[in-house]
Amino acid sequence: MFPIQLKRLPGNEDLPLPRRMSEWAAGFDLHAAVPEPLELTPGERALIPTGFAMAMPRELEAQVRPRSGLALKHGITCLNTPGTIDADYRGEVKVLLINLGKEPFTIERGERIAQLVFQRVPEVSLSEVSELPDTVRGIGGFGHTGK
Ligand SMILES: O=c1ccn([C@H]2C[C@H](O)[C@@H](COP(=O)(O)OP(=O)(O)OP(=O)(O)O)O2)c(=O)[nH]1
Ligand SMILES: [Mg+2]
Repeated sequence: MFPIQLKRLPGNEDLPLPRRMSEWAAGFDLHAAVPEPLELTPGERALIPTGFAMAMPRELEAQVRPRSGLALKHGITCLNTPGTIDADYRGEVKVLLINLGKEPFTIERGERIAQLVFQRVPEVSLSEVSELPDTVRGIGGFGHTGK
């Protein structure tokens, strides 16, 4: 069990902190900390505050992922999905939403706009080499196996 510290930012006492909406949900829903309703016109994007900052163990990252319901019903998604929250980031968690739908969409204060999913980040070491180990695939990619 990894400890995650959440710090509510001033002026957001009315908002829930990220929470699971079912017992085994992978995602903790994020609430919009917009001071007033914010309209996103079709094609428009906006960086939405969530009203909290966090600290987690260095072996973790948190991914900011879209909510499928908002995407299906309104075309609202995260532009940079999945967003990456680094373990050493202490700023406010924010959500970069874009309206890919055909209608304007209004984000209300407190609305659940995205979800946080925690992941373990493997420790790696990068090194430069002159030759890579051979594989059957080789350099084939981008659909080289057919449609
Ligand atoms: O959806 C997101 C993505 C990022 N961040 C914050 C946390 C993350 O640790 C930081 C930097 O994100 P990223 O590394 O994706 O952006 P960058 O363009 O590389 O910025 P930087 O140079 O600050 O790393 O911004 C968010 O709050 N929400
Ligand atoms: Mg970065």
